Amino acid sequence: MGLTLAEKILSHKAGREARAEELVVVEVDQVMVVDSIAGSFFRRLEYLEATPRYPERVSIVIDHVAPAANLEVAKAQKEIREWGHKHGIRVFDVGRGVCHQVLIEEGLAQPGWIVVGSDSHSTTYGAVGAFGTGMGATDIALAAASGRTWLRVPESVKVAFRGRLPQGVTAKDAALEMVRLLTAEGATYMAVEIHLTEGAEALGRGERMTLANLTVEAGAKAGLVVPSGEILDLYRVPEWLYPDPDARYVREVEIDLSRLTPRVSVPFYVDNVHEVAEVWGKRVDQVFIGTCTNGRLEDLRAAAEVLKGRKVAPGVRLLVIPASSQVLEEAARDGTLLTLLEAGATIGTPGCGPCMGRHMGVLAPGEVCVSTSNRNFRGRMGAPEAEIYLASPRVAAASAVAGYLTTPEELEGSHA
Ligand SMILES: CC(C)[C@H](C(=O)O)[C@@H](O)C(=O)O
Ligand code: SF4
Repeated sequence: MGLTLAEKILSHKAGREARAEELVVVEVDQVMVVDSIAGSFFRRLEYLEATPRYPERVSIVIDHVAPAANLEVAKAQKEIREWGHKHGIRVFDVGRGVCHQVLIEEGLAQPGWIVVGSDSHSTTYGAVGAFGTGMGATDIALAAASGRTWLRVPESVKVAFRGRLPQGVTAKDAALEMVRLLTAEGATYMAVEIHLTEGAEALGRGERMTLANLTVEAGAKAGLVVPSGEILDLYRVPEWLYPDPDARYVREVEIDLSRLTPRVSVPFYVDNVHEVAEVWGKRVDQVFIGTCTNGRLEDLRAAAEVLKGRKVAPGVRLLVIPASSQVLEEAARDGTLLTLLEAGATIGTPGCGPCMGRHMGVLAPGEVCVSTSNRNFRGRMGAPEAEIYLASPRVAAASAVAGYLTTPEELEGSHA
């Protein structure tokens, strides 16, 4: 019986064949720590009387509340900078961007690597064929101190996307459809192994990041996209990395991209996914385009395409937070930013922005937000009585113009 991608990576690192359910101790290629968890991470290391074993394999990103929103956060971020300086640890400071986007841009996730992060969406690194997984502060501190971690080799669910996305349908719609089919707990502690075939290989790195990012919303330990297409041009992919044709999966799911329509995840559960048509007309107060799910240049461009020559509806706030400084720079250079500004968008510092409700863009009771992020839990962006609808940047942009949930195609229709 052949090996899955997760089994391949963990076997390679363990130096022996390791199959689902076995325990392995493996070297970690990169440890990622986010600002909100950094304090607990430092305290754990102090308790262990340890420092990072391989400083170059640790990165700290100040992204969740950046710039600092209050005195407490400012003190915590000061400690991050001082600690990083003292121990020779890379710190990506305010404005550099969302941790997952930054690590990918910096080449700190590579095919076949193991990347552990103090953030649940560390599954995103699977976009480039890395085993990325989120852990708590204690496990992260131990990984930094020892350079290793232990894992139970996960079982794998195979999700095969085939065909090409129709015009106006995006990787976000595909990702939401995947979570709907798997359900919120359907892949708990499993690796979601994503295969792209019959044209789906054309999905680029950013689109693969969106897919791998959402796997954790089905409970996945890791989300691994089998390297193909653009990834083969951008990375050196080791031959041993490919899953075997006779690998064993606990479940196999197929999604035909060519038949997909725009989707929206309806509060308060990510797997409560519907066609936009089913919730069309829902009044909107705020639209948020950004995050590790959909804050890349292609996402901003998709929004700008819809917003060009149009204005955000009166009374609606459109917040656009580029996922990284690189995205912001490129959007400034190619005119995307001006289109967004002319339409009435507010641009924020690259980072997580209002995704987690900790600062800027907090929702008041009764308010409705269309967001390109990955979570719509009750209270996620502020008031428990606020509602978050998750959608693609195109749908988000169209909804900002209309003032209610809609698609760019519907918007065209209403203008005709
Ligand atoms: C702050 C961080 C630990 C958290 C996570 O683990 O995902 C956040 O990024 C989120 O999206 O809810
Ligand atoms: S952008 Fe949102 S989902 Fe992504 S790491 Fe930040 S808070 Fe978490």
